[in-house]
Amino acid sequence: MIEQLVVFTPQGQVLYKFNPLRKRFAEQQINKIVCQLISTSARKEEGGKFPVLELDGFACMYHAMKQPRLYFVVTYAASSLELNQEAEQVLQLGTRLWESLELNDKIIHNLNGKGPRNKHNYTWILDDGEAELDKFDEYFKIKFEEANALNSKNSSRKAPTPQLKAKNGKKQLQIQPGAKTRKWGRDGIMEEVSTADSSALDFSEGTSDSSQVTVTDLDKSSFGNRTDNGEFLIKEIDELLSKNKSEKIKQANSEGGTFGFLQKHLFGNKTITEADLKTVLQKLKQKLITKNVAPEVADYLANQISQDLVGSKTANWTSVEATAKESLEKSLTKILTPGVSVDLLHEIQQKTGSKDSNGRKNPYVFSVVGVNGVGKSTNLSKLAFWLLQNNLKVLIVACDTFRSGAVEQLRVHVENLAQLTDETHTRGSKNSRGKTGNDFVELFEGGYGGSDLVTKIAKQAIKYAKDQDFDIVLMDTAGRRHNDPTLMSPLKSFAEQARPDKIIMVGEALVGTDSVQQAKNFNAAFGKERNLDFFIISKCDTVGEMLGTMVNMVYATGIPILFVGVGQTYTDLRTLSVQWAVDTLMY
Ligand SMILES: Nc1nc2c(ncn2[C@@H]2O[C@H](COP(=O)(O)OP(=O)(O)OP(=O)(O)O)[C@@H](O)[C@H]2O)c(=O)[nH]1
Repeated sequence: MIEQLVVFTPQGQVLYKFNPLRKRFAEQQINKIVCQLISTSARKEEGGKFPVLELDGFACMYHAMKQPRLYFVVTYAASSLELNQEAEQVLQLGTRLWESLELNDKIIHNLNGKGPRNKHNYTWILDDGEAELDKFDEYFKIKFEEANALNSKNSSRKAPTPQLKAKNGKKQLQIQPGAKTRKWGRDGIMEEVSTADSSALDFSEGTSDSSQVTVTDLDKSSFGNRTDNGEFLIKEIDELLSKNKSEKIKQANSEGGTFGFLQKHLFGNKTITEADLKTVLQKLKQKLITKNVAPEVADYLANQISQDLVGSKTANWTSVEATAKESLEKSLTKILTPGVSVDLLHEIQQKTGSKDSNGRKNPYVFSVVGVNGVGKSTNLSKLAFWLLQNNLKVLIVACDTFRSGAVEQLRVHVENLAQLTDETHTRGSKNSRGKTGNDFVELFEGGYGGSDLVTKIAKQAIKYAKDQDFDIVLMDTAGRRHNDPTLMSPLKSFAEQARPDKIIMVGEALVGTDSVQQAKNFNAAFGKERNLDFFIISKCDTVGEMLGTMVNMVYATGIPILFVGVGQTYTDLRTLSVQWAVDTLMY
């Protein structure tokens, strides 16, 4: 889809901008175009075709109007047949509509100095044309929506129809008795073992089979909402884990809450010193630690509070408590708020909108990493379910070639997802390419083996995804202990070879203190050039208010949280509400 339409003067004065994706207006893009068009002479429109410019990371098509001199520019991810056609339609629509509204007459009138002047002797180019411009905006949007609806009707494939009730309930994974299974040896080489000893080698011991995710009673309305432009967005985590929050706040306030002890420990109208705060901060740290915040993170937060309070007067209790609360709230919010706003659907659209040198779509590649048993495959499948709701074609790749049963488990997830997106899908049947899944979601598998096989499968999968026109590649990887260098070292070459667009670490909310080191080690595992991109914090439904793990992981790395897992079904994924997390930790 095109990203913006902008109309500006040769002096760079923007008269109109329209952004169908409802994103922030990309000033930088426009500045680049303005510079480029103003500094070089506009290319001719040959054969009625608008010229296209390829700029750093995006493309634009433009029309240079002669009288008055104005530029009409449409920007989009990259030049492709489809997007160029769309841009052309939009430019035609825009210029024709503009001309039909006599906006140009008004502009020429003002440019000729005939319009009223302000006290600086300046005439606003659109003076007396504002109502016309509003009309242009209104009509243009209506026409754009119409054209868009028509285009998608003509070109879209049949959207997957999610089926909320599957025929089967839970699935059971079975490994044949006596079958050979595999383990990841200390030297990083795969070894074969018999099923008799395999349980000791199964890293996910103690966790249930993730493919047992129930496919019944999926509540899609709680999962997300569809926007006006058709995107399916996952909902924010809400009161799910703290239904009676207002009750709790009331109770916390009556008891003095986490900070009640401040009132007991600070007396008199004196300036607070570090010594005064010692016991208070000790108690505060203990409180935070009971909420799963790691000691080093609790120390940091206590220091922040200390910095805010030392030197302030204790004359007014409320203000001391308020300062402390404010300080903690501020620090927690700062830690949890992502530094960059990320719109994955837009990023995906940009990448898949660009083509490689052979004209094939570039699929958007995710890989999911983490310690064993934290919910990698389950949350990868939840991601897949979300992406399928957005009509994206998903290839799920079994890159856990180590743990026995991992491929089979993923196969069950793919079967579940295929059923959920197409009610006519028969479990176990192959799709038109002879693979597990259906036309929208498919499994790419290459059996079991060592790290070389992992990178081989990853590369083959990306090539296959390109050949078969997939939008998304989701790579599951083997669970590994973060403090075992032998297990961690293959991650670097995996990332170098597979070059995923996003590496997501799944960390479970239950972990607590160790989460700091887990996050640091995984973040460092890909070498100096590459970091993790996001966390998914799984099993948030199991920890109540003990949400410290998410603070720990983000504090340790600065990597933002993409989603939080809140259960075992495919719809149990939410975006993080920072306010909610801070409230839950504070009260
Ligand atoms: N309650 C709850 N359970 C979850 C969540 N996410 C995953 N699980 C469960 O956690 C267990 C382990 O999940 P898997 O997806 O197999 O974990 P994994 O990390 O892929 O495991 P390995 O491949 O063995 O490393 C399964 O029983 C899942 O259903 C969640 O958000 N909440």
